[in-house]
This record gives sequence, C-alpha cells and structure tokens, in this order.
Amino acid sequence: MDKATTTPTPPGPRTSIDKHKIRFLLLEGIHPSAVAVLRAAGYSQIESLPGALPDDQLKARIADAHFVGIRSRTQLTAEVLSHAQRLAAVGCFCIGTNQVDLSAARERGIAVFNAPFSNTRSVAELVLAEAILLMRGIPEKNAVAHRGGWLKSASNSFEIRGKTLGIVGYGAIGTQLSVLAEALGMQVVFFDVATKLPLGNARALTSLDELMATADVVSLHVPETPATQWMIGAAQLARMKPSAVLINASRGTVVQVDALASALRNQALLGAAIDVFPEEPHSNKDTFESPLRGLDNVILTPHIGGSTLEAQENIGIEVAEKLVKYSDNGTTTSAVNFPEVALPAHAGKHRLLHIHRNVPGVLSSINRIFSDHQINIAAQYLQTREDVGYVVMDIDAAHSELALAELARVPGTLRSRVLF
Ligand SMILES: NC(=O)C1=CN([C@@H]2O[C@H](COP(=O)(O)OP(=O)(O)OC[C@H]3O[C@@H](n4cnc5c(N)ncnc54)[C@H](O)[C@@H]3O)[C@@H](O)[C@H]2O)C=CC1
Ligand SMILES: O=C(O)C(=O)COP(=O)(O)O
Repeated sequence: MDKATTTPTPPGPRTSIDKHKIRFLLLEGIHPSAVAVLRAAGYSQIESLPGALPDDQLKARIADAHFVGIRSRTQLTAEVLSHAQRLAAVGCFCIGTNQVDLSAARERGIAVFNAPFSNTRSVAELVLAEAILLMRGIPEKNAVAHRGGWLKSASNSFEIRGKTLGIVGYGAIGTQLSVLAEALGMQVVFFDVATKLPLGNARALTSLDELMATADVVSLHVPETPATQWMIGAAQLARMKPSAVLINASRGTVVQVDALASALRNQALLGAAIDVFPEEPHSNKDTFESPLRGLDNVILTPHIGGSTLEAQENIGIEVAEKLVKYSDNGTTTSAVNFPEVALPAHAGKHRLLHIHRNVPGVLSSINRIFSDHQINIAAQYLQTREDVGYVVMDIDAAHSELALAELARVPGTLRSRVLF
C-alpha cells in the first residue's frame, strides 16, 4: 500500500496518512473521467463540485486538501495558498496556469500540473468556424432574422479562401489553427516572441503591427503574461483593415474591450468573436456584463473554447494521471513550476521525497543524516528549479521512519513525504 507523509513547514507536525485519507478537491465541473482515474488508483476521498468557490469558502476547503483540481476560473493566489497547509499539488484541468501564483506555490513546495495539449483542437476548430461566420457577416444576419428582419445581401460577405489569417502566438493552438486554415485555402502569417518553425506555407512576421495591418482575420493565442496584458488596444485595432475581423479565445486581459467596442461601433472593423473577458461570471447563475453586449457583429461565447466533451474527458484523464503519479511515485514530469523528475518504480524500497529551498548546505545536511545513521541509499535523484530543490531517495523500509523525521528537521525543508 502507498502511504504518504506530509510535513508542511518544519518543525510542523508530521502526519502519516494512508491512501484512503488523501483528500482530493475537484472544482469547476471537472470531467468524471478524473474521478475514475483517481478511484482506479485507490483514492476514495474525492469531492467534485460543479462550480468555482467564493474566496472565503475556497480558503476553508483548501485547508485540508492534499490535492486540488481547478480550471480557469479559480484564482489560487498567494493568500489562498497560505491556507493550504497540506496541499501537495494543484492540477489545472486546462492549459492556462495564469490563475495560479506559480512561484508562491513553488515556495510552499506545491507542484502545479496542467494539460498542455488536450483542448487545443477544440479551440482551433471553434476559431476556424468563427472566422467563416464573421467573414460572412452571419452574427448580424442571424440577429436581424431573430428580430423578424431579412438581410439577404452579398455586401461585406467574403469567402475565407485566399484570405490572410494572422495568428498572434504560434504555440500549440496557433500551429493547429495554421494547419487547418491552410487546408481551407487561407494564407497564414504569424507573430510570436519566440522563434517558431512555420508549418506548411505559413510565414513569420517580425512585428505585431505588421500582422495587424496585413491580416483579414486576426486570432489571438498568447498566454496571459505581463507582456500580453492589454496588448491589443486602440492603436493596434486602428491598424486593422475595416474589412478585417478579430478573434480572441486566449485570455480576456489581452484585449482592451472598451477600445474594441468602440472600433466595432465605428465600423472600423467588420466583426469580432470573443470567448474570454477581463471579468467573467463565477458561475452560470451570474450575470455576464461587457461593453460588447448588444453589438450584432460580435459573437460572444462564455469561455468555451476548450469546452467539448472530447477535450474535457481527455483533460480529466491526463491531469488526474499526473496527480496520481506524483502522489504514488513522486514523478513531477511536465510540472509547470517545479523541478521535473521522472522516477522509476521503487519496488521493495521506501521512497523519501524532500522538497527544499535551493540554498547552500541543504544537500550536505541531507547526506549527513544518511552517513551519520549509516543508512544506505539505493537510488537518489535530484533536480532544482529556480529557488526550489527536489531530492528523492530510495532506502530500506527499516530506516524510513527515522530518516523522514530527520529530513523534516533539515533547515530549508519545505515538505517531505515517504512513499511505500
Ligand atoms: N478559450 C479557451 O477555452 C482556451 C484558452 N486558452 C488560452 O490560450 C493560450 C494559448 O494556448 P497554447 O497555444 O496551448 O499555448 P502555447 O504556450 O503553446 O503557445 C503560446 C504562444 O504564445 C507565444 N507568446 C507568448 N507571449 C507572446 C507575446 N507577448 N507576443 C507574441 N507571442 C507570444 C509563445 O511564445 C507561444 O508560442 C493559453 O495560455 C490559454 O490562456 C487555452 C485553451 C482553451
Ligand atoms: O485551457 C484553458 O486555458 C482554458 O482557458 C479553458 O478553461 P476552462 O477549463 O474551460 O475553464
């Protein structure tokens, strides 16, 4: 049986708990495939809630969770994480991890995982569909028809074949979109801060300004970072052709929505499709407020770019498997904020996991414990990342209790566990 022992910060109390006492808190309607993976791995304390929790409830509920699963809505700030004394890892059941204070988590020895690929196809498909609908003026024609009108006209209606798609952020989603768009006969240009291999006949442009001025369809696929915050404002919109459209399925903070609303009202743009907003409702019961409401040439969607059953099911499996691996075996492969270690099985041995501040002296203190007590280390793995070190040692069962107690006392210890 696997057991885990977690010490919050030394000299905090050591709690030895078995698998059935490890608590998983899943929020925001994570797909049941995640629960199935956790159950199959022998975990039974799993609470899955349909929505995000208000801050005060989140702080209360996270306090006794060992693992928490969230999507894009839940904000795990440093303040919220300070209530998470037992938390070993966070699973973001999505791509974006901007909702988690990654360095605060790392400093507390909390690993953060995500699903970097599972919903990329869903976003790319939606964007492509929106590009076609916008270039045909469908949002407006649809709205008018619902009001009893009839807008049969070819004016401002275009095929996307032969038009230029400008992709801002040529990563996992941007590249998929690039390939799909070329298959429909579009020409693709992109702008990325990193050097990226252009797929097919796509062309890299050297500036955002050039992309905004060139493209008939501009689609944003950058992460939320200080550099992407409000990167599309009045000046960038003014560069677009009046016959062009803007699609944002990245993060709400990338576009200045007031500037966009006024560009759309002034017909400086043909239309827009927006899936993400600076302020999004907490749940389906809350009201959605936006200056873009009421504009017929805008497709508004409630942050559902990645919300397909296929994507959600895959994400549930992928992230739950990462949490299980970390809990059962200590593997941190693909953690977004943490030293990455891929570990083999440890049959017949107890495995000690020690997460510490990456400061001089910690490793020698650890090694001294083993030499002072003459404990043989069968295997040792070490990885550091920024200010945190992660060392894993496989030892004989007879010594693990003693070694764990000693490890927890090493100055600089953030967390320690034993698996067996
Ligand atoms: N609407 C939705 O439901 C979904 C939204 N997303 C959002 O889409 C974003 C992108 O996803 P992926 O393509 O998987 O991420 P990715 O990390 O694979 O690609 C992002 C690309 O943006 C580039 N980039 C970063 N900063 C930039 C800047 N200032 N200017 C230009 N390029 C920049 C990066 O170099 C990278 O190539 C996610 O971070 C997430 O916020 C992701 C999935 C679903
Ligand atoms: O994957 C992402 O980054 C998304 O934005 C999708 O978020 P969601 O899981 O739908 O809240």
